[in-house]
Amino acid sequence: MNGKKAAGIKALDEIREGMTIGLGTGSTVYFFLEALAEKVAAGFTITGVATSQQTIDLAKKWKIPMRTLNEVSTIDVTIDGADEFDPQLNGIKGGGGALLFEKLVAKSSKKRIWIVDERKKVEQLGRFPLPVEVVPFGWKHVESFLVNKGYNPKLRLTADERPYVTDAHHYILDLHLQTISDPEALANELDHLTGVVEHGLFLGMTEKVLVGAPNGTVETFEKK
Ligand SMILES: O=C[C@H](O)[C@H](O)[C@H](O)COP(=O)(O)O
Repeated sequence: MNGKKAAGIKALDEIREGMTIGLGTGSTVYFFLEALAEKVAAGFTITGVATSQQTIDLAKKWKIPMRTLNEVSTIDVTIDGADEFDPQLNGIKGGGGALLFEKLVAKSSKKRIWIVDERKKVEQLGRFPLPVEVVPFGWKHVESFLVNKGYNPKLRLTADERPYVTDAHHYILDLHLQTISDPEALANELDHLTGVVEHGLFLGMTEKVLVGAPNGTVETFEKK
């Protein structure tokens, strides 16, 4: 057992028959989907709404019934991963490039739960590079603006050194900040920057974080 798997399996406790479930993205969500698929195969009825092509592919492979976000009016609970979370349960997401669809699904959800391993717990956000999704048109000008602000952006590249392209056909500039002293102010600034589609600061966007340890135990952090 590793921490990610422990948290992924524990998230099953949050699921009830008949629910519409937001399905996050990443290596921790993988374990949740695997466990959910076993329940579905045994006759448990749910509907999933995926946050990425990667998750659609897994759900199809494991025969989890799916709808698109437009096909549902609301989502009962979303189970997603995170790259960092702090004591206020604010977080950074998008290490896997899925931040835009993840934020759309999260905002349509009645309840949001993150599943992570212990390495994701931090006192202050920012050690993990903050993903900023930008339109390809003129992206170098957005990059220059971010350089001038001292935000240290790096264009995300694929293994063969091409720009990484998101499911929505955008690029990602990862901001290497080390610490984010005022996440609200930074989120507000990025929200208003032309050319930026979305950023990976998820503030006040989860009610519960399940943190898995290598020994298989899971600690729960809930919003106060
Ligand atoms: O874009 C990807 C997502 O935000 C992931 O949920 C996040 O990067 C955590 O991924 P993992 O569970 O693989 O560490």
